[in-house]
Formats: sequence, structure tokens, C-alpha cells
Amino acid sequence: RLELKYGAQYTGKRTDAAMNKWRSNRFGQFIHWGLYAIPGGVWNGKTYNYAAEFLKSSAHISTATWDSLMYKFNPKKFNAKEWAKMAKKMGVKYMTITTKHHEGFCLWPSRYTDFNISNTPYKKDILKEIVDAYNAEGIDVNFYYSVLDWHNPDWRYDIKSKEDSIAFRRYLDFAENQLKELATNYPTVKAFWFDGTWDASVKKNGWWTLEVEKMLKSVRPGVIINSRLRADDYGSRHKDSNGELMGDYESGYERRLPDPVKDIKVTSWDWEACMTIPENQWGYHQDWSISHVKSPLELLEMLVHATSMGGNFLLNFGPKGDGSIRSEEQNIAKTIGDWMAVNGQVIYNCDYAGLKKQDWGYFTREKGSNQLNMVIFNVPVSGLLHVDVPKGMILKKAHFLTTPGQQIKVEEIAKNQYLLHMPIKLYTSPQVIVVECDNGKENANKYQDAKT
Ligand SMILES: C[C@@H]1N[C@@H](C(=O)NCc2ccccc2)[C@H](O)[C@@H]1O
Repeated sequence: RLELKYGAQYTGKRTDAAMNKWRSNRFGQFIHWGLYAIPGGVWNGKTYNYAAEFLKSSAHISTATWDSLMYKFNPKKFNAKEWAKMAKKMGVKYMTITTKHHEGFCLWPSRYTDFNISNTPYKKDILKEIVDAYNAEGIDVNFYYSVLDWHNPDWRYDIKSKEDSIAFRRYLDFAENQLKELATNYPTVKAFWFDGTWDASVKKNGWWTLEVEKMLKSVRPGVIINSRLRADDYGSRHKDSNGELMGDYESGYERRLPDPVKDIKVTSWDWEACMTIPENQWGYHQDWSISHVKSPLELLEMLVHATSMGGNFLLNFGPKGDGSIRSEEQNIAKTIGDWMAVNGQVIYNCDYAGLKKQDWGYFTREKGSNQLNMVIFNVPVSGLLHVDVPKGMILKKAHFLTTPGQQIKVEEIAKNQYLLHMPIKLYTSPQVIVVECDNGKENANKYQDAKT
């Protein structure tokens, strides 16, 4: 093991109340909103297919030209309460919003740069409106903050000279001041989601990443910090040079989920996957025909998949420059929300169930419960759902979550193996079966292992 000054500060999962709440939330809404939402991927009549929040670089727009978008930011259709109500109906328990993305524009009236909401026609503290509206709906709010900053002249991608290190040191002070401002002025913030920390300049300043984590935790005790902020003494990121996770949860799953068989080790730490609805658009893009757009069912399966592997799922919305939410996103919120209203109990406060993944779908289990949840996306033509249980687990009664009176046949077919008999019919939404299980007793050893 290497002696590290800026490595992991602890090992294992945090079990304090704040982290338990973060974990039990399971389902969150990501919001990417900034000046990039105004052009929405189109510049001088040309549509750029790359991520809309990178239009500045895709269309080679000068900083001066890009920054003048600030004078156009006046979201006439913005209504924080409507956003929060939609999120509530979707069934999210938390929301993570871009306070400052790579463009450097701040949604809050920061004392440390004029490139912020107070100098737009909108003027008001829009971040506060959003935080208050979501909190009023009982939804926790987290802050995304990009360390990478295209606006600030002191930002550096690498440190190649004395001048670089002096400028970048100014930048790090600026960023730390902004973060302290956010943690102080928005006291209900529950977590910080760092991004834009992959460049050599940050990797060479691991000390700063730990200093920021400590500062935030002293200003806002219990606050949760993602692994993406941290670099250790040797520039190792997410995990330190001893392989230990830094920060409070792994946030490297971006537009992908862990493999439900190969990556089973992720169940031993907290993690969150963040997901776009198109293939790769975080900020609003006018033309979603340029890539696959995930259906509500595809996204719902990802949410269940994440819960089944002990992780959170953060689904991204990109509001338009006028503050309205596009119809595709409204539809997804409604469809997922309708399912969550009936079946949310297999997601909230649920975790990895400890069973072998089967083809028909996913297992989840509420902490300490003797109830096993089976969420079925792929109904076998046989109607027979195979379940391999850990030694000592016995399956007893089963029923569809929505029809507790109608028993589903549970058949023990071999040692630690069962078949559940699903009625054969057309199912048009993910089905949930709850199974009463018993861990205690050793099941009678009535099965003979084959001699091979
Ligand atoms: C969570 C996502 N992370 C950002 C991202 O992919 N940045 C990578 C990147 C940064 C700079 C130029 C090209 C690509 C995206 O814009 C989202 O915020």
C-alpha cells in the first residue's frame, strides 16, 4: 500500500443519515440548463450533431461571442414550481442541477464573477427559485459544478510554466470561493456533483480536490461528494493509487450502466449512473432526430437495473432557453411516473438482493425485508421464471404486487432452485412479483448432487 496524503479518506459505505437518505432516494432528475440552451445545437443556421452544451467548441465560437448570449438569457416560460411538480409526478426523490457548466455561466448571483444570472435580463437568483420549488415538493437538491471553465482566463488545461501555475492557482481559489458560496447560501443542498476534472491541471493538484471536499463538509456537515472531484498524490482519479474509492460514491457511470453479471463488485460501494435521453445530449438540442431517443421503457429498465445493483439512477432533462420542457421529456416523466406511483416500493430504499441475475429481469430487496422483489421485463414464453437462491434461502408465497390476493405458484425444482409460474398472457408494462422468503432455515437436503 502507498502512503497517500490526498487519497481515500475512508473505506466502505457511509452509513450516516444523510448518506442513507441519498441511497434510499435511488431515482434522481439531472438538469442541464445554461446559455447553451438558447442556441440548442444550431448556430448560423447550421445544426451541429455533437452534444448541444459543447456548441461553443463544435461551432468554433469565440468566448466573446458565446458570452454575449448572457444578454439574451430571459426564460419567459420558466416556472420552477411546474418543473418541480413534473419531477414529483415522475417519482424522483432528488434533483441535480448545473450551477455552472463548462461554459462558466453561473445560474446564481456569484460574487466572484460577473458572468452570472444577475447580469441577464432575468436578473433574479434563478437557482434559489429552483431549489425552493423542489424542496417544497420534498425533493432533495444537489449541485453540479464544472471545474473546467471556458470563460475564466485563469483556467488551464495543463501546467507548463510558472505563469500557468500562478494563473491556475488563482483559478483554484476562485472555484473554491464559488463552492463555499454555494454551500453557504443554499443551506439545503445535499450533495455536490463535480465534473470537468479530467485535465492534467487538476490531476497535478490533488491536494486542492481534497481541500475542497473538506471545506464543503465543514460548511455543510453531511454533504455528499462524488468521486469525480478527486485526484490523489499521483493524479489517480475516482479511485486512489491503492484502488480505494475517493469521495462518497462512484460517479463514473455516464451514459452507461454496470454489467449485471461482470460488474457485480459495484454492489460493494455506493454509485450513481447518469443518463441522457438521446444518445449524447445533456443541454437542450433543437433536433433530436439526429440520434436514437430512449423510450420511457428503456429508461425505466435502467432505473430498475441500477437499483438491482445497489446504485442510483440520474435521468437528464435539458430545458429550453425559454424555460419550457420539451414534449418528449414531459411524456417520459409522465410514463415513468405512472409506473413509479404503483411500483415505487421496489425502487425506493431498495438494494442489491444478493441473487444471481436471471434473463427475465431484476431482483431488488428493501433493507432488512423478508420480501424479494422481482421486476420482469422479459416474460419467458414458458411463463416459468427461474430463481437461483443463496444457500439457506427459502421462497414461500408469491403474488403480483398489484394483486396480493392472487397467488403465483412457487415450485422448488432442485437444491436452491425454484420456478415461479407466471400466467401466460400479453404484458405491456414491467411486471412486479413480490416473494416472501425465509433466510433462516436450512432447507431439507432432499436433493442428490449428480456424480460426474
Ligand atoms: C455529465 C456530462 N459531462 C459532460 C462531458 O461529457 N464533458 C466531456 C467533454 C468536455 C469538454 C469537451 C468535450 C467533452 C457533459 O456535458 C455532461 O455535463
